[in-house]
Amino acid sequence: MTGIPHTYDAPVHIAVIGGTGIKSLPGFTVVATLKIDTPWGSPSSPISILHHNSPTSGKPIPIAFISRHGLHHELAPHEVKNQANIAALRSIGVRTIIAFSAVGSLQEEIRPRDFVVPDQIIDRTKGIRPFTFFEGGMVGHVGFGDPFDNRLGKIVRQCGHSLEGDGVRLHDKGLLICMEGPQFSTRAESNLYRSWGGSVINMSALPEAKLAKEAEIAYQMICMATDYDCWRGGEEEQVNVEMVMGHMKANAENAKRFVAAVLDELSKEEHAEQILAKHLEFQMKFAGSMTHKSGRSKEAEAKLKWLFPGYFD
Ligand SMILES: CSC[C@H]1O[C@H](OP(=O)(O)O)[C@H](O)[C@@H]1O
Ligand SMILES: Nc1ncnc2[nH]cnc12
Repeated sequence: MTGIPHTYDAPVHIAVIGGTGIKSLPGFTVVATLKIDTPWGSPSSPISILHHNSPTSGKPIPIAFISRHGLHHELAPHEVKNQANIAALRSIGVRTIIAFSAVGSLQEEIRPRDFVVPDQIIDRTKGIRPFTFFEGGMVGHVGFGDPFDNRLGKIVRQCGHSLEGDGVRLHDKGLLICMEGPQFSTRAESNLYRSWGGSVINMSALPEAKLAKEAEIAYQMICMATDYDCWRGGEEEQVNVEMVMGHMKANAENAKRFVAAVLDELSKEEHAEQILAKHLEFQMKFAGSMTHKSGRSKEAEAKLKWLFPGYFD
């Protein structure tokens, strides 16, 4: 990437995390590529800073973009650098994340290529992924009753609805099952999740959403259904990578239009407070201060001070 600077001087408040089939956001001007080292290592990919013109002020708004599985999809779901991704984004000023995910549908009415803006998650990961910033000598607990940010979700849903009828079908709510993978589910598991009321299934929402919550970042995932997992039909209908990639590719234009519509909306001045997630600011200053200074491990304290400058002095 010759000629593109590796620094960007202004804070960046909005980020997009791209998933399967979305390794970049074409149509936006790349103004910088950042390689950020965090106490949790390097992110899944360099962070691209894109310029997006605000529809109201006409001014360029910077957007950060990370490719969750790496630039070449080399990271399996359990290998995604979730802590580094979220820490690096927070360090450049990000307080709003729109995350994109290819999901299996657990309900007949959610058809392949439909979009779902989920409002709940059930954790079926197996505890093998690093899932918190608060460990190793500093304890913190954050509420996770609403895993997605309700205010951001409302904006995302409105944008999705504005595209409806134009090749976009949107389901306003949904229970997302996040499984461990990388193997897909057994039919018994798929039916179990359906009996729990699951709408869609992926392998990526967690711990991404938990870490975003700990980092005081408003987070909403946009899901696109690519298959009916394995609960419906015969063997030939079962999910496979070809099926997922086929639907992702065929509907990539709509996925990118959806993301662009959300970025357009978030770039309006009326959302200035929202994109800074002012309603979440300072919650970890208290929630992360459980461990008395005298009992903190120096290493944990140093890492958390990097993530939250001024919180734990
Ligand atoms: C390629 S199918 C399984 C894979 O697809 C989803 O990826 P992402 O959420 O990053 O779009 C799912 O979570 C799995 O990682
Ligand atoms: N059926 C499925 N299960 C888990 N993750 C997926 N991503 C896309 N389809 C999926």
